[in-house]
Amino acid sequence: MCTAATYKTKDFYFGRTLDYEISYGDQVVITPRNYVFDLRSGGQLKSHYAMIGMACVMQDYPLYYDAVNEKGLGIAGLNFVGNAHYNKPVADKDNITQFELIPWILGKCATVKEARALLENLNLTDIPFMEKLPMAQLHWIIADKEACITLECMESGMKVYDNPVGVLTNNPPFDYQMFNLNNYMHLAVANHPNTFSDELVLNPYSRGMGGMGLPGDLSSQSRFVRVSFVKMNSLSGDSEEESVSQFFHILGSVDQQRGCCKLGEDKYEITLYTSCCNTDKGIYYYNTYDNHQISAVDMHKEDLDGEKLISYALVKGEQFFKQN
Ligand SMILES: C[C@H](CCC(=O)NCCS(=O)(=O)O)[C@H]1CC[C@H]2[C@@H]3CC[C@@H]4C[C@H](O)CC[C@]4(C)[C@H]3C[C@H](O)[C@]12C
Repeated sequence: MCTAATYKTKDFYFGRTLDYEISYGDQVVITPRNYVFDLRSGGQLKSHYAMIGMACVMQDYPLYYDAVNEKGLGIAGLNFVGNAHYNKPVADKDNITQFELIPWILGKCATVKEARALLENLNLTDIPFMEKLPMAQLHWIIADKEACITLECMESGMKVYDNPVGVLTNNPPFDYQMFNLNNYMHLAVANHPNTFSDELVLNPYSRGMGGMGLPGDLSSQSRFVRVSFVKMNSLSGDSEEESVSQFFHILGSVDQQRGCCKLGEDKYEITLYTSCCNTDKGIYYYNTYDNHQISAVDMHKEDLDGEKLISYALVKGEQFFKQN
């Protein structure tokens, strides 16, 4: 399971949690403008926009999970197991395999509007990166400061939805997730008066009772509702510190603690990392399950005209600030 969210203050922020039981060797990876992507169905992507995000690098190739480009466009891939459906290559379409989607969109598009236009001719294909690496089954959230969309390729075809909440989790398909929010329209951030019955004296004995009924479990449908409620009602100052801090609090509402989501004997899903990218400044902030301190990598401190990937290993282990 994973959760992605967007947040706007003075700048625009885009990030996600990645929940899983094992790490693939995640790193913060910057792809400069002149790194050449050899596309699987032919052609190359070179002289593209630079991008920064979380990826594992295999055979000198950045397999991005989420990334943002220098123009402020962001995209994240989240599990969509059982619903994702990729195709065989066909003539007269842009045949892009699933692991190429993030660099292809971020390399070419400056905005969601441009991404939408590019998607019109997309045929998302099922060519694996390597035989031994099982193909991820994903759907994607694509956002900039003006707009947000969800991309789902299913057996019934490719769907591009407007995403007015700016969040994404996993199953079920996005239209179901949005419809399900109808069930929670009574939720409020302030306490309600008693509408249960005039004949009973019922008291709001605690703060926060307007949100009673907000699902608290870790299922993807419940996380979608919870993070939507938290995000839509979130307030913060608009400085960098206040915005980034608030963003981590939003995704903190769907954090997964070790022990609470059992997958098998001694196997538990946890939030491996949480990211928050300032898409205007190209700064990628993250923390990990074992290191709550926020670390940051700024793409503009690197030579973005280069040809080689630039990788930063994640900072590991809690960093205690000892006050005495
Ligand atoms: C595991 C993650 C989703 C986490 C999640 O949601 N876990 C809950 C399961 S559930 O929702 O409860 O079912 C996903 C998200 C992005 C993925 C990578 C995308 C690039 C590349 C694509 C290739 O094809 C395969 C290898 C590859 C490195 C992928 C590995 C893995 O698949 C990643 C990390």
